[in-house]
Amino acid sequence: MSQTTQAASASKSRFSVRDICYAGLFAAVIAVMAQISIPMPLGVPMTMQTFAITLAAVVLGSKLSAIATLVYLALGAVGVPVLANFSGGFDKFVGPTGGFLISFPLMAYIIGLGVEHRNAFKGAFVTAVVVGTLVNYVVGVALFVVVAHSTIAVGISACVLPFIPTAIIKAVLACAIGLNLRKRIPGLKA
Ligand SMILES: O=C(O)CCCC[C@@H]1SC[C@@H]2NC(=O)N[C@@H]21
Repeated sequence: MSQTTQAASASKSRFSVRDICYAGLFAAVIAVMAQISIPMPLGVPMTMQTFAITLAAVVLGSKLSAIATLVYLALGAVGVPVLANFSGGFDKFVGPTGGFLISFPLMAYIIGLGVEHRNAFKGAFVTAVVVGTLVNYVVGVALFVVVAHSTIAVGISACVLPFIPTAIIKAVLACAIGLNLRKRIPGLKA
């Protein structure tokens, strides 16, 4: 391949090697944070996954954080014990917490869009964090209700109510730390 062709294909490539390393690094961060997990009576554990996913989204932005999250889920799907409580395997995706898992990339993408367009209008960033988090909970409840053959009320009791206070704390912390990190990490737009 000539140098001109190589330069042209490099400039067309969406992600640099550095971007791919950041995505891998954040996939690892999510895997570690997933192990900070407290079992809950109705079967959905309290975990730090959403903290790590929000952090990844704020630091990396929409596309790269969605990729980091997809890499994390792919590892989990093939059986690497990166999901909550050192679990893994495809069956987790069709289990009671599968809805949370499958919505993680979309959650990351929405929050990442919010950080990229945070100056578009007042409240853009907060709106994206709220919408991304809501998507996570709506899909989480929906799959729980189907898999556990429960009512929506039981789904909300298992998947939403116990997590509201910590969800707010995790989101605020992840956004504060993430916005700070974003300014300091080379190659990321402040
Ligand atoms: O099995 C898994 O690895 C997924 C667990 C999902 C836990 C969800 S994520 C949103 C909500 N907040 C929590 O702390 N736990 C639940």
